[in-house]
This record gives sequence, structure tokens and C-alpha cells, in this order.
Amino acid sequence: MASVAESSFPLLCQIKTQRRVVTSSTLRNSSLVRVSYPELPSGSLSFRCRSFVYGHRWKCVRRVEATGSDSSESASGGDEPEDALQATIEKSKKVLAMQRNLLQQIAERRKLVSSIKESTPNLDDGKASSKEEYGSSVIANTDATKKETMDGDGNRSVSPSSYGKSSLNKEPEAKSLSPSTESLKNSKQSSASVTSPEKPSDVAANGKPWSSVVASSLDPPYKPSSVVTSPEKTSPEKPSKSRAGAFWSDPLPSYLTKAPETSSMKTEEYVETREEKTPEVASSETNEPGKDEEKPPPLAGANVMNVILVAAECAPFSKTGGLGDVAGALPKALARRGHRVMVVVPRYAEYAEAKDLGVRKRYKVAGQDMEVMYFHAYIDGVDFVFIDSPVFRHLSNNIYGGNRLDILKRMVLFCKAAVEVPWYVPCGGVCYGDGNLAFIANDWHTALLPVYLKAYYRDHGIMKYTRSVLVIHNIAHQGRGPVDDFSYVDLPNHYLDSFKLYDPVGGEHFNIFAAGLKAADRVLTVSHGYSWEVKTLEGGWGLHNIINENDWKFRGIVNGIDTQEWNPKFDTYLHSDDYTNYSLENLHIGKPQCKAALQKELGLPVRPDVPLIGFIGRLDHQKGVDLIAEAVPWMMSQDVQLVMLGSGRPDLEEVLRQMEHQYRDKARGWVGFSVKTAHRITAGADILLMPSRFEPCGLNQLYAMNYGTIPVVHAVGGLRDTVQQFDPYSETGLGWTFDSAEAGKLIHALGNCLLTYREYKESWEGLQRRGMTQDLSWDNAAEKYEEVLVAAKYHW
Ligand SMILES: Nc1ncnc2c1ncn2[C@@H]1O[C@H](COP(=O)(O)OP(=O)(O)O[C@H]2O[C@H](CO)[C@@H](O)[C@H](O)[C@H]2O)[C@@H](O)[C@H]1O
Repeated sequence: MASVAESSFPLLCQIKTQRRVVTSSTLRNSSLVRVSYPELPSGSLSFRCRSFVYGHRWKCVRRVEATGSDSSESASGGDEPEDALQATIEKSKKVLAMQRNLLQQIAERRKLVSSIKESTPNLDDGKASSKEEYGSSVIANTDATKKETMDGDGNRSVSPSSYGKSSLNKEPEAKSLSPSTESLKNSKQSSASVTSPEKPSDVAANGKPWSSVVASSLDPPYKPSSVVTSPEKTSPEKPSKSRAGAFWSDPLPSYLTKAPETSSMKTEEYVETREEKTPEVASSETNEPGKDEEKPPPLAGANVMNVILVAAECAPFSKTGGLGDVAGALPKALARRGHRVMVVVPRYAEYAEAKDLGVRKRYKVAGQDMEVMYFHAYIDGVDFVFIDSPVFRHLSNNIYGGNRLDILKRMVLFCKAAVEVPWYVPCGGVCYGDGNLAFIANDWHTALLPVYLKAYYRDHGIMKYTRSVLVIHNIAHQGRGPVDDFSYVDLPNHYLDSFKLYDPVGGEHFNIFAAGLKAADRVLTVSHGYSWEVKTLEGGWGLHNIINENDWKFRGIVNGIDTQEWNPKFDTYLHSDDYTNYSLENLHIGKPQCKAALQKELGLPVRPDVPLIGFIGRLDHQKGVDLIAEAVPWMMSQDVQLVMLGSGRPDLEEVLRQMEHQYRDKARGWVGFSVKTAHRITAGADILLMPSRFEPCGLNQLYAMNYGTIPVVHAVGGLRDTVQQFDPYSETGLGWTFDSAEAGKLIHALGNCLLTYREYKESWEGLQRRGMTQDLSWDNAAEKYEEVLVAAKYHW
């Protein structure tokens, strides 16, 4: 047997070009292929090929060895005439030249095709339709009547007079976010050295190291991502007991003492499954020239990271409010920028798209061993990982249900499991690993994650490059309890202080949000206005001091909206019952049709001229439902219709029922949780009321504006950031605002709004047009999130 050449694509193409007979029992990956090749001394070639036979593309990454029935003779030099060999070499050279020429042509064609694609509009039509399918499968899941019981914290009003405009855009000093040039350089170097450790031939074009891949026949085809995880990170450091003991008086959690299985995954099995890939995917894994030109660089450029968003709810799978919407949409926007993105959420029900990954882990919660399983779906470029445990099951309609300790234990289990997902859960066959990784935790429910990341791992030199960002969607809910609750979170004693908080309302108590805010590398909230408010005594709900102390890592980023899901042009809930899709172009036809359909569906008189006022939201003190109730008699004295959709506090639910009972010809109070009805009200109403006492961002006003529905809002938090007061003189603005949470002020603003609706049609249309032409997508916000993730990454 004589070694002829190292693996080479041209050589294989040469073999193909000359139409040699290829004999192999399976012609599959990692098989021994034998090719008849009389010009060679051996008469044939055999080679072991860890190859990719997709379409007609071949790539061989191992040594090619010449062999044959007479290989022993050839190996010894035999009687091979010198000139025959020379002729073969010459021939080979010619073929190689032809081959190069061909590849050149292919590359040029590819360039041409991609430039045609770029200049062709409606390329995302396919995406829109797939989203529609995705959305429509959801209706059954989310439409059931839901009730929400959060952690039971009391509510307090925020004094509007205390909002200082000048402070609204106050953000952390740039210098405090940026590392020194030197450390940035070092970290970049270290990141570079950890992000591309494999030999080129060992790394697929999607950046996944072959060596750490597990069989995943259950997974959908994985779209290539340019994120590379380091071997160091994909094989996380295993803490030695003695090392951990030196830092930590309490015993380490049991799962820390076991080696994560990331690196022990079976390449062989993976090789089998790779054959099932489509030619399109496979082509991205060849080393063909021209491929690089075809794939544009990620928008995130060198900032591409692995991002894991962890939340208690995620639309469309689970949702009680705005948090679910954000968890469903922000990750997709980050993925569009080129990041590898995962969402981790509890599995409250069986989701058709999600498949069992077969991974099982056990965690201790309050002394009890609990097993979790992991389900996975890959949708719109995002890995959705659902953590399954009996404690989460059947809670779709009652996500925050149960008593305080039930919720606490669920969140302890969820956060313990979530923080280890990058080690154990292969997505598309490959675990994320803990290098170049940032978690985004959301609200108090997942505020334990930054604490666990620190206490279990980073304090012990593990996951030391992993960062955590904690997003405040609503600071009124904090995970409060008696100090004794600390025993449930399973942390070293010296962590107790970070949970302890004293305030005049709760006295000395245990506060999960407080600990999360301290432990996270960065803290975000969902608007600029709210980022200012939470630093005040009125708006911080007892956490303002902690936020002020951590101002350097704190920032506000206004939410975006999912412009597929909440778009009158594509909205799947407008496909039936006489509703219709519409856009700015046919607004004057489409919106009145939706209004008539809504009136009909609700049993209200179908009248195009009467202003239809809507409200959608959780029924609690925050949303100012009581202010609407106070204004109802005035409203009903006007020629208007009012429809309110909400669930929550029983007394406020009763307000809705009473209102409908009293004004049957004008008002409807829909008590329950119906995503379909929320979409239909947003499309059919002329005006949306949001008199929230405080509103971290608010999504309904954004949805409303995208549907040509005019918001009337209390200028607070994100509402003030996003709804600019209408100015009839300059014909600017997006809606009506009022400056304090009082029924009188609401009535005044709504009165002006109704006047404009009736008397100034052109102004009204201008308001609608301006609202509908705004860029409300998540793309802008995602870019800002990326800045924060990168700042966290380079900060030690
Ligand atoms: N009865 C019902 N039936 C159907 N759908 C209903 C419904 N009640 C509410 N919804 C839906 O839930 C979402 C509510 O979002 P919001 O942002 O207005 O409020 P929420 O207070 O829950 O969110 C918190 O987090 C978000 C996200 O950051 C912040 O915008 C917000 O200010 C903060 O209070 C919307 O999609 C709305 O349509």
C-alpha cells in the first residue's frame, strides 16, 4: 500500500471527471471507497472518506491511500515504466487545470445568482407564509381562558409629577461599559483563540466542531450559523471537589461533580445522520470557492455570540402578557443579526413542534430529586428548548399559579436546569458550550439564573467567560418572601445578604429580583422612560437603591414588535369571520371591514361612523382599569362603542361584566385571555386606551399604531417614549397623551381624540399613516441588545 496523496478535492474531481467506476457498498460517510483507475500504478484507488455526498459534491478530509490487487508490487517499485507515470502526471495536471477553470466558472455563476436574488423583491414571502402556519397552529394553545396570579406583591402608584424629561435618555457612561483597550485586545485574542480552535477540515461551514456532535435524527435540519464555540467551552471545565471546597463551605451541587457529556458525543452516529441533510445545507459545508461570496457576513459582524434567552413564558407557546411576546420575538431578531440564539422556557403543554432530545438530568429542589427532560424545536432561526418536568405540566393557563413556594420551587428548578442547558442540550446536534455565551434572564422568575451562574460556576472559575443580562419588564413583581425562603434556593450562606432587603412595605425580607440585579453583568429595562422611573422612590418599588448603585451596568432599550405576528397585512386572525388583512395602501377599505366584523362578532350595532374604543390588558392596578371604569359614564354619554378585553383581579373582572350589563348596546367586557380577540380588537378598533399608572414599555400601543389604531395613553414609562402627542398645527404626533393618572385627564384627552376622529378626517388619516409607517420592528432594539451583550462580554 502506498500513500499517494493527502486528501484533495481536485483529485476526487479528477476521478469523477474521468468517470471512473466507483465501487462502495454504501457510498456513505466514512466509507471505504474503491475507484478503478488504470493509469495509476496500482490500477485503483481506495480511500477512506469522511465525506459528504450531497448532490454531486464530494469532499474528502482524510488521507487517500493508493491500493489495489497488485498494490504490493506497486509499493515495491515494480516494473512501472517511467514514461507511463510521467504521462499520468501530465494528464493529471491538465485535468487539474480544467477543474480549476470549472470552479472559477461556478464561483462566477454563484455571484451572479446571489446578485439577482438580492435585487429581487419579496424574497421573504416564503417566510411570511411559514409564519402564518406557525401562528395558526398556536390558536388552540393560547386561546383558552387564562388567569394570571403573579407573585402577589402589592401595587403602588407612581407619581407622574416626578418624571423629569431631561433624565429620560440617561444611560450608563460609555467609558464604564468599555473595557480598556488592552483588556479588550486580550479578550479578543483569547476569544479568537477559543473560537476557532479546530483545523479547518474539522469544522463545518456552520462553525460547529465535528468532534462534539451528537446524533440528532430528531432535529430539523440546522441552518448554518457562523458562531463557533470553543473546545474549551464545549468541554466545560469540571470542577474538582477540592477546588470547589476551597471556595465554598457548602457541598457543590451534585451535577457539578459530573463531567458534562458535551464532548463525549458520538461522531459516528452523527456522521450517519448528516447524510439526511438537503443538498442546499450540505453545500455550505464544502470548501468550494465562491461559497464565501454567496453568504453575506452576519450583521453582527465580529460581535456574533451565542445567546440564550431564559423566560417563564414565550409566545406563541405560552403567554400571559408582554414578557411572552418579547421572549418570542427578540430572539428571532438577534438570530437575524447572525447570533446563534436559543430560548429556554418551561414546557407547560405538549407543543407539536418540539421533539424530545432524549437528554435527562436530575436536580435537587428543596431536598427533592427532580428529573427534567428537554424538548427542542428550531423555528425562524432560533432554537427553542422546553424544559419538561411534572411541576410545569398543564400550567398553560396558570403559569404563575399555585402558592408562593410552589412558584419559587418551579423557578429554582427551571433556573438550575437552564443555566446548564448550553452544556447538555444539543441543538441541531451541537451544544452551545459556555464560551462566547450570554444569558438573557427576564424578570424575577429567572433572576436566580445570574445568581446561580455566579455562585455555582464563575465563583469557581467555571463558565468564566459566560455573561448574564437581566431584563426588568416589570419591577412591581419581585419574588418576595420571608427571609427563610433562602433555604429553598440552595446557595452558599454568604449569598444570603444579596437576597436580603429592607423596605418600609415588606420590612426585612427575601427578594429574588434584588439578588439577580446584583449578580447580573448587565441590567436592562424595556424603555428609557422606565429606566429613569425605576431609579426613583416611587418607581423602584424598593429596588431603586440597588439600581442606582448599579447604574453603571443599567440601560433602557425600548421593545420592538414582531412585525409578522402583529401586522395587519399578514395577521392570521383576520383570515376569517369577515375580517380581512389590510395595509396602508387599502387601509380605508380593510380597516372598516375589520371594524364591521368586530362589531358583528361582539353583537354591537354595525355602524361605520361610530368611534370604536378598545382596551386590552391584564386587569390590575398597573393598567389603570379603574380609571376607565370611572370614565365609562362619560363615555357612554357620547356616541361611542367600547370593548374591553382582560383578565386578572376579580373585582376588575366584575367591573367589565357590570359595564357590559349596564350598556349592552354600546359596551362589551370580555373577561378572559384570547389572543385572537386581542388581534381582532387591535384591527377593528379606531382608538386604543392605555391609562396605565406605570408602564415599563407597553406593547399594545405599538401594535395599535401598526394597525392604524390611535392610542390614547398616560404619558408614563414606555408609553411616553413611544406615543408622541398629536399637534394639530404641525400635523405631527401619533396619538393623545395625558400627564397624570386621573379619570378627568383621560376624559380630556379622549375628548380631543374623538373630536379629531369626527371632524378632522385628514388629520386622523395622517395619524394613522404616521403610526403605520414607523419602523417598530425588533431589529433596532436587537442591535442595542447586542451592544449590551458585547459590553458584558468584554467586561471582567
Ligand atoms: N386578556 C388578554 N387576552 C389576550 N391577550 C392579552 C390579554 N391581556 C393582555 N394581552 C396581551 O399581552 C400583551 C401585554 O403586553 P403589555 O406590554 O401591554 O403588558 P404586560 O404588562 O403584560 O408586560 C410587561 O412586559 C412588557 C414587555 O416588556 C412591557 O411592555 C410592559 O410594559 C410590562 O408591563 C399584549 O400582547 C396583549 O395583547
